[in-house]
Amino acid sequence: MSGAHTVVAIDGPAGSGKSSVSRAAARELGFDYQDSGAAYRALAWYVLDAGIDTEDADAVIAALDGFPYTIGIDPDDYFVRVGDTDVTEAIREPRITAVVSHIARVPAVRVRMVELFRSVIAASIRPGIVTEGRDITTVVSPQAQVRILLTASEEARMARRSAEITGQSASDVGKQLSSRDAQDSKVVDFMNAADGVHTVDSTHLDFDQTVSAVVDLVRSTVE
Ligand SMILES: Nc1ncnc2c1ncn2[C@@H]1O[C@H](COP(=O)(O)OP(=O)(O)OP(=O)(O)O)[C@@H](O)[C@H]1O
Ligand SMILES: Nc1ccn([C@@H]2O[C@H](COP(=O)(O)O)[C@@H](O)[C@H]2O)c(=O)n1
Repeated sequence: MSGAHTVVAIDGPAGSGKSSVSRAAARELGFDYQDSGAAYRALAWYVLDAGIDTEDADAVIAALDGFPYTIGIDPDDYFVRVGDTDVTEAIREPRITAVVSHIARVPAVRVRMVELFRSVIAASIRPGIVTEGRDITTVVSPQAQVRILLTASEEARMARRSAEITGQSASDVGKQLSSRDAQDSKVVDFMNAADGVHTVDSTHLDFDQTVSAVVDLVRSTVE
């Protein structure tokens, strides 16, 4: 691997494996790992906690100024905090997933988030960082040495997501996943690979094969 700090940008739709695959790939590469969706989710949690309507864009923007967000970027020590509260698990709750797109569609929120993600990338002291989300290959880090669109068929993504969620029917989980993609797609394009972005389609790959595909791509590009 070259001596320069390597930035790996990964985008993709909900349930495509961005967080789990990116974290495992970062671990294997000895890189940091940044989950950008966690910041939008944590802001949604913070806004709900303050009793603010997530559809009130002005109130959400006002909340940004005091948003005390921290994230762990060591893939072996992942956490998300808002102030002193550990929200690592809470931000995955369905009540957050249901409203996070309201927050993410506000342009002023996106501007602040892009600044935040870039500052985390700049602060990374490992040989590289894998950052994943929806607009990392196109907006946050279009100059990243390695840019990947991680995808899988909607059927595969729904099956994987419903396998990890208990207490909700597969059909409800599937509807929520496609509805969130539809809302998020109005704001950024994470369904089509931009010029220079490699597509990794995991529909017919198992988890380890997908991680290997990402790691091999990084090594072959950077070495
Ligand atoms: N290639 C694969 N084969 C089988 N299961 C996979 C594969 N890739 C990921 N998974 C599993 O699919 C599920 C969804 O993955 P993950 O949460 O990483 O997706 P995501 O893209 O980050 O989703 P979201 O955007 O909704 O947060 C997890 O249970 C993960 O272990
Ligand atoms: N770069 C990003 C990352 C995320 N979002 C928004 O956050 C939501 C949660 O993301 P997950 O990856 O944790 O599912 C997602 O649905 C988007 O609304 C984003 O806009 N840009």
